[in-house]
Amino acid sequence: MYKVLVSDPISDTGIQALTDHPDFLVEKQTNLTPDQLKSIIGEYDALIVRSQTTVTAEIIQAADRLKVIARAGVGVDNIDIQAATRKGVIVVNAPNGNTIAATEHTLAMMLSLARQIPHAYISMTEGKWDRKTFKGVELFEKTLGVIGTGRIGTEVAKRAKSFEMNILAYDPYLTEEKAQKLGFTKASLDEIAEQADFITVHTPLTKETKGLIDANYLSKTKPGVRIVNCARGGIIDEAALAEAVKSGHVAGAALDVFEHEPLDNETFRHHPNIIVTPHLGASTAEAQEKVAQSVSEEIIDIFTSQNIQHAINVPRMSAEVQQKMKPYLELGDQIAQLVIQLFKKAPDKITVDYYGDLIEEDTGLLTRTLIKGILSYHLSDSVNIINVLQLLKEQGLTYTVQKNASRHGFANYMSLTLHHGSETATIGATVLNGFGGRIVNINDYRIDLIPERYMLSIRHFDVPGMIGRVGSILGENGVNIGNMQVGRKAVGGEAIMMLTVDKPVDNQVIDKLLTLPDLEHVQLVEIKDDETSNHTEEAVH
Ligand SMILES: NC(=O)C1=CN([C@@H]2O[C@H](COP(=O)(O)OP(=O)(O)OC[C@H]3O[C@@H](n4cnc5c(N)ncnc54)[C@H](O)[C@@H]3O)[C@@H](O)[C@H]2O)C=CC1
Ligand SMILES: O=C(O)C(=O)COP(=O)(O)O
Repeated sequence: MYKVLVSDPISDTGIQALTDHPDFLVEKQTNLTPDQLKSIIGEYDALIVRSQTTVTAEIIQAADRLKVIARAGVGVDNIDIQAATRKGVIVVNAPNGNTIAATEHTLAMMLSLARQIPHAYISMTEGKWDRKTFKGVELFEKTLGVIGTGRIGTEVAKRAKSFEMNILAYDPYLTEEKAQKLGFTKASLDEIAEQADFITVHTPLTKETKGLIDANYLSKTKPGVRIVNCARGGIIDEAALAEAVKSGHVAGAALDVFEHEPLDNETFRHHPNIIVTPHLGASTAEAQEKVAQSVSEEIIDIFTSQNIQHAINVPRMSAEVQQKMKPYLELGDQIAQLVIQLFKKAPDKITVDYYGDLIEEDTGLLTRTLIKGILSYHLSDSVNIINVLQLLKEQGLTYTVQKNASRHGFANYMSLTLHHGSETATIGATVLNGFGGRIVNINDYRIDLIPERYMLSIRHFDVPGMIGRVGSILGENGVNIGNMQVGRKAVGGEAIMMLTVDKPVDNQVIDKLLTLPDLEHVQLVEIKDDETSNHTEEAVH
């Protein structure tokens, strides 16, 4: 039974799939203090939040069972993603469910600002009939600057066009083609400042967007501009905005989100040209049901079928690609475990090479799987595909990935090399269509081996009778050989023998093998088929 904690208010109908599921126990505890959350989080496998709960590194550190933090909404700036990644916790969000709600709220705010509807309403509640104070402006033929044309920014701009507004759009990822297709004009931030009558921001809050609209930017805006923020508090510098509204340079601002929530800025609450709502962008019945449904399905998928749809800290793969990559992920895990055991030393560098068909594929997850197989030899269970690159960095190791146009003699080929100073160990492997994974190269010895759980690696000289003598010793000691492969570079020279065996081989048997003349080295290798490597195979799509 997996325990799920819901720490912010979410839709009961939306999470029904989770509450009705026999494998999950859902507990709702809202309004927890950070200390309360920290003291109970250790009991839970998954945590569902909205924007109210701040999931700090300290809370994540205390979350020993936690596998998933699910954000029933878009913004994940209330979650310490780095800490989650380090701890191996998957962070997912529900990016599509509240787009329309936030879009419509933005337009409602823009119209309310243009026509001062909230203030007119307040004056009516005070018994007045004031038709002079509340003269507004029209949106018709005005210029709207949209900063951030992702899901919400795009939908806002599309609807603003129906008011016959001119759209100036800025987003580092906005292409000329998309702008043209949607009837927007691609513009720089400065062009928006110079020309826009209304500016609306729709970016996430990041290091880059914090204070994007600051005193300097505001000083460049057109006098009389109106500004809307239904994205995140902090994208607009609140003190600078308050100053600019006070001076009259900015005619008005409509804000749904704030640097500190709940809002503690009295100027914003009471200024005649500023309208505020308490972070209501996503608060529609429809959006709340959709985001709750999305995170519920995601959590069920992660725990039951290991599919992840909207992970923030795991590489994404479509279901189709995931299916296609499955044999490579399995083989990658096996060769990584093999190479680290053969190398024995801690590597200071890892090189991954992909050839043939693999260069066309998204190999991000495969690379993580290879590195995980290496790191888990020393770090065991603490490493998974989510935290692997971070742990690698913390260990001071570097890795390089090369995609090579040649085929290396196979339709697809991957090679993994560990370096320690000038010493190296390399394993090369391929997936044969319909026949599964094969190890085809160990330190430049050509072989053809189906990896198995227990394998014996033997280094010897290529002399007559060696195979028979090794076989006899193993047979006399009850060790059944599944497969035997010999690789040599030159007749009579050094050679390797790789054997798959049905069970672990005792040290006494290994000592007996070592008494054979011309036999240099024997090593038993175990490839673990652990839960995390299974997870790796299917984790992402
Ligand atoms: N008020 C509310 O209740 C709600 C607020 N939001 C917030 O709205 C914002 C937008 O959400 P979505 O459109 O769903 O996200 P999205 O990820 O689809 O779009 C964000 C866009 O911002 C762009 N961007 C990133 N850095 C930028 C920069 N420096 N300058 C210009 N553009 C930049 C990205 O390229 C992307 O296109 C997020 O901050 C989200 O948290 C979302 C839903 C409800
Ligand atoms: O989805 C988002 O980014 C939001 O800001 C919505 O926040 P909420 O879920 O209403 O606390």
